[in-house]
Amino acid sequence: MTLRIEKVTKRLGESVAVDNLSLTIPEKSMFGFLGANGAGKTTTFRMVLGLINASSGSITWNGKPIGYHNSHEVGYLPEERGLYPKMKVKDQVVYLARLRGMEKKKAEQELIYWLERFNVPEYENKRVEELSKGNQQKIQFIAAILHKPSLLILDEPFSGLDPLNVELLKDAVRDIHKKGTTTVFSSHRMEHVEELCESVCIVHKGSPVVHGGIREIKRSFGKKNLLINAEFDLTYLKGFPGVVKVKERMDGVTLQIENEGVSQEILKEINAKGFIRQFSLEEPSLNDIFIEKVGASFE
Ligand SMILES: Nc1ncnc2c1ncn2[C@@H]1O[C@H](COP(=O)(O)OP(=O)(O)OP(=O)(O)O)[C@@H](O)[C@H]1O
Repeated sequence: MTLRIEKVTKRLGESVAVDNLSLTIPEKSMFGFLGANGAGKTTTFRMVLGLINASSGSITWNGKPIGYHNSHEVGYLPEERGLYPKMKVKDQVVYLARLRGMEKKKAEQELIYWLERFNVPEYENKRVEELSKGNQQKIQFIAAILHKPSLLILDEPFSGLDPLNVELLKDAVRDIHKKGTTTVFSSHRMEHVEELCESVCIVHKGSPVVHGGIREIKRSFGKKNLLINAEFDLTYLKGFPGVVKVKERMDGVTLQIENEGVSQEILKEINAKGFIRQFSLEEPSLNDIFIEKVGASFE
């Protein structure tokens, strides 16, 4: 049950949205698909789902392209939310679940479970247009997972949700993944990706620039972050050998350094200058890696 994307290219008009992309996403993994705006994530998802055709290359789930015969194995939360505004939540979600082969009674039971879990049991008989955007998103998430797909594709699942709802959705994604669902999601929020994913791919202009396990990616990046909080000014360390970047924080500075050895030299340098409240060496964040590899900052 592997998702295999092989040498896939998609031309859209004049531009190449996806450029010779190859990726293998193993069964039961939680995979983050990242990239700047316009990098080709949504286009890739749409090709995986068979909603649009690749210009060249092949995409298979469990050895077969996704189409009519196996679409019930897949759940998809699209980036553009697409529920019928006039339809009641229950009618809509149950209808979609039945299209994916679920029995009506079972779908109704599962819907009640999820509405309660998401703290919105009262929405069952409301029309979608009566719900806020964030709550519509929770309903659309329920619609994507109710039939228990074996492959779940979530395009920006956390965008537009308040912090409490982000946590609710993250827990749900984690639980669904633990039950054996291969989960692929895109997000611009690197902290969510670090928290949830084992592996990631960062695409830039349609091709991967980083691909692999998060731990290995961080290790091979080499550079580290050094967090210092002291009672004296530290910004002069900008020119210190081995310091790549200095970011000021309310409570000190974060230095991006070339390697661990540089932190020893910095400690020697500042040791006698005054009281040091914090001096800690950390792995680079996925955000640091993204910014360097893609050269863009986040929304
Ligand atoms: N229908 C279309 N016609 C022409 N070009 C398109 C079309 N749809 C997308 N593109 C182009 O394809 C590229 C990839 O777009 P895509 O929506 O896949 O990016 P994305 O990574 O999902 O971006 P975002 O993070 O902003 O959602 C972009 O350059 C975009 O302008």
